[in-house]
Amino acid sequence: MEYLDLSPCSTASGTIRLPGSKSISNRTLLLAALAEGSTEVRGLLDSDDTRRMLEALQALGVAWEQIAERDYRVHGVGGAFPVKSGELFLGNAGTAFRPLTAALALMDGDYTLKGVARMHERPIGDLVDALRELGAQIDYLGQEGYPPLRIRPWQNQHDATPGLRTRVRGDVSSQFLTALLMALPLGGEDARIEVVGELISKPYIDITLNLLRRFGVQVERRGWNEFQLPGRQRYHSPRTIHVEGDASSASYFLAAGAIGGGPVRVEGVGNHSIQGDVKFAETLAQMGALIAMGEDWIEATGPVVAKGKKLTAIDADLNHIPDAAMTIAVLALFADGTTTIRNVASWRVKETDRLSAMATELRKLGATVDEGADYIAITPPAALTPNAVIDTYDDHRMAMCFSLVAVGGTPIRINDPKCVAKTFPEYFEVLAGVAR
Ligand SMILES: O=C(O)C1=C[C@@H](OP(=O)(O)O)[C@@H](O)[C@H](O)C1
Ligand SMILES: C=C(OP(=O)(O)O)C(=O)O
Repeated sequence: MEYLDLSPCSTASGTIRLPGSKSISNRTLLLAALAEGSTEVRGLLDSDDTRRMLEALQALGVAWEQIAERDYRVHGVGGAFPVKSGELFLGNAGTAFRPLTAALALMDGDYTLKGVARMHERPIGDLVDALRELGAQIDYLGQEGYPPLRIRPWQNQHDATPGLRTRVRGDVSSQFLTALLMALPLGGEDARIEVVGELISKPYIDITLNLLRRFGVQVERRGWNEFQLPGRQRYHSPRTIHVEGDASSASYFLAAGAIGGGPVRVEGVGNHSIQGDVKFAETLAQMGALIAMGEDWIEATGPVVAKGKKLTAIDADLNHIPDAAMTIAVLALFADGTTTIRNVASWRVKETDRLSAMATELRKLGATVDEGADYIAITPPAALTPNAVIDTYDDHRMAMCFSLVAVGGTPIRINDPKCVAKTFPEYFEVLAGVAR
């Protein structure tokens, strides 16, 4: 097993430029591929998840080229992929698997969609059910409700009731609704989606609606339970899209500033961001950090916890920032009491069972952890256990957030550090630039 030993740091300060947002990158690539005309995508994230999307689009006959280090030109196919059959490997990229499933299900080809072993344990049944209501022909090739999938040509019924009507559950992953919203213009008719159950991770739907709008697709939202798309909409290339920096990736550096004195400034996201994870900064402020924010940057300053200073423990519902909430779980080690993170049941079906993984690894540092069905409560020990060996479960966020233990002054070993490649291949080098 490869590992990385991180030495204790005494301070963290400096400025970093963030890699592109995963959520915006993969949505933009798919919408640009489906659009009429070509789109220049500037600042695309270069990581496993975006590679899987780029490869899949290429396999489907979409032409794209890299025009600069982070800039791509995607030649849209105007709503129908030229390649009508094939097998796509989508790794563990939820933002590739779910939206491509919906788009391909409303086309006339025959496709097999696979991923890594963990992707085959991540639920997709709610999305498949919603697509089947529209006449999609989807078969499970393994376990019912999970990838891999076989998708055959859409049989749009055009029955008595005109228009496309479907329902989708919103309480397992918001990516199912995102996938439907992005694919439904392919149907050509007016469409309505009813969301059943409480929708989780709502800010990701805002990202979807924002990008659809930029590609010329209007969606009417009634609360969070009903979404309507007028008929005969097409995806029109906006010519250029600038991908913001990744707000979830920003959380590790802002956290470093909050426990290592700071200031640490991240560039690429700010108060103009369309990503919900910028709200991480508010939670960090509740824990005692000082936050400053501009249009395109955020800066965090805080106590040097290595010198015995503490953050403020919080009890918070973090359903709106499920990814950055993992960073809060590790910051809880530096707080003055028990920190409780609520309403994060979705952690169980992500890259790993994150509630269980988080509890197991925090205990290795001496924390007392109460792991519930949808919450985690963390009480730090008097002193963190040095040189804990942290397993990362092939979960990039486990590796990234536990590196903060070293920023807080305690040496730590991170097993399989390369798993950060899912969203941030150069993470540890960038961290070394600010944490000393
Ligand atoms: O739509 C998106 O880009 C994402 C939605 C969230 O997933 P859930 O909706 O499953 O919580 C988030 O955790 C994931 O990293 C990205
Ligand atoms: C949940 C995540 O990824 P995915 O897009 O694969 O769902 C994540 O990046 O934390």
